[in-house]
Amino acid sequence: MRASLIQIAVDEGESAEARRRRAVSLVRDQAGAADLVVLPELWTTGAFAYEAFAAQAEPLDGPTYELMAKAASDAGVWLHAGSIPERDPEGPLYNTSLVFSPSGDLAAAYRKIHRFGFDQGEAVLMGAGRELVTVRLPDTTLGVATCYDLRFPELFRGLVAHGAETLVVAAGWPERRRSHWTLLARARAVENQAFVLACGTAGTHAGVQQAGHSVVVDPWGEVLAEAGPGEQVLTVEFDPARVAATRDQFPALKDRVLGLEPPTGA
Ligand SMILES: NC(=O)CCC(=O)C(=O)O
Repeated sequence: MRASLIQIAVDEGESAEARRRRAVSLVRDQAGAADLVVLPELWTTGAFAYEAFAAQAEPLDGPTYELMAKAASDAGVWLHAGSIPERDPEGPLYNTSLVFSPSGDLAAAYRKIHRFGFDQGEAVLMGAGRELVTVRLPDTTLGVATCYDLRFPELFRGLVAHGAETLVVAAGWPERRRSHWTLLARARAVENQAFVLACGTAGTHAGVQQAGHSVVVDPWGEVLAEAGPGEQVLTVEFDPARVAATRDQFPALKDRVLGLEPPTGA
């Protein structure tokens, strides 16, 4: 199976509309080169461009959905189209990832569960998702997560409990915490004996330099491919059967102990 991670640059000098057009052409270029294409988190606005969230929010089936559905079917690829600031007509905004099948049908929508910013930014401007999302592809099952989610291992364990073998993380991770990004991507791969496809953004927006360095990690925790800091399409070939083989040969996941007793005190 071949996956292409589109580490698009999100810079203030470019409008969301211009970036959408560029993303369409980058996805179409993957026809015949990849089975699965991944875009990053909030690439129309930038993950840290808080003031743009409301202004650029769109309904689930808004302009990004329409263009990405068509791009997926034009290219004939499974497309994780990254996330959009979703305007729910009956609720708050959500940071929502869209996954399309090669025929351009929506296969899944994932509302980011862990919002970043503590008491500011995304944490107050967006609502929190509550549902785990997996997507069955012909050769693997994707588990979907977004950026700050990467810090919460229980979410990934939940995805694995529901059959995930390839964990896809769309992100807008900042350069200043790049060491955490690579470390956490490898940790999630090792502890879950799964592939991790972590796609970030390049460029600088809202004064926050993005880390780039999208990375693909195998179920043994080895880095199969890593991007540099700038805009780049990172294409990697991987064998989804390695997940079952690793889990058979080193069956640590089977040794999980759930429902431990609380401490009884001093
Ligand atoms: N957009 C995000 O979720 C940023 C996460 C981040 O910067 C971090 O976890 O560190």
